[in-house]
Amino acid sequence: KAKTLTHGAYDAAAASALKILVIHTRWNVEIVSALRDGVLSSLTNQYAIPRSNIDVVEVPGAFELPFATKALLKQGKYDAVIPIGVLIKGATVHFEYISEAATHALMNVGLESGTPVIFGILTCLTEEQALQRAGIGRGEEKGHNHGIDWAAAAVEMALLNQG
Ligand SMILES: O=c1[nH]c(NC[C@H](O)[C@H](O)[C@H](O)CO)c([N+](=O)[O-])c(=O)[nH]1
Repeated sequence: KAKTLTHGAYDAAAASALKILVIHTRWNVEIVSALRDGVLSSLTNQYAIPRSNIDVVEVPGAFELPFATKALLKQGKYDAVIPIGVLIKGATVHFEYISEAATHALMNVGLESGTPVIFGILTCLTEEQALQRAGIGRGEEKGHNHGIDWAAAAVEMALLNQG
């Protein structure tokens, strides 16, 4: 049984056979790209999931993530989905509405579909906060790429869902 820092013992062979869908937005693209790369490098390096087992799809913004997740899950070939988006309050006129709506909708798509949907939307008050949570902070402190944690959650929930 393999072990990682992010969760306990798990079946490494089953993990490396998982099919993962990553959906990311085009808003705040520098931050979203770093998060996507964190997810991909964690899935392929930490969990040895072949890059060919991972589909990556783009959507305009966070508001589109639930619809795209639901639509693509209908293909029925994924063990988990990681939607990625970034909402920055300072730069988003309807920050609360989009983040509230997208959060609840993503939760519901996961519950209704029976496929784990990870919450990969950063809702930050400032751009620096978002940069830090993508591991690309502009100051001395680069921060921690939350994409790594989202990949770990996707693997753990996909294996849990397989029973
Ligand atoms: O992903 C984001 N979408 C944003 N808006 C677009 C929205 O998600 C939809 O794509 C758009 O409203 C079209 O439906 C943002 N802002 O408004 O600032 C944002 O910060 N992040």
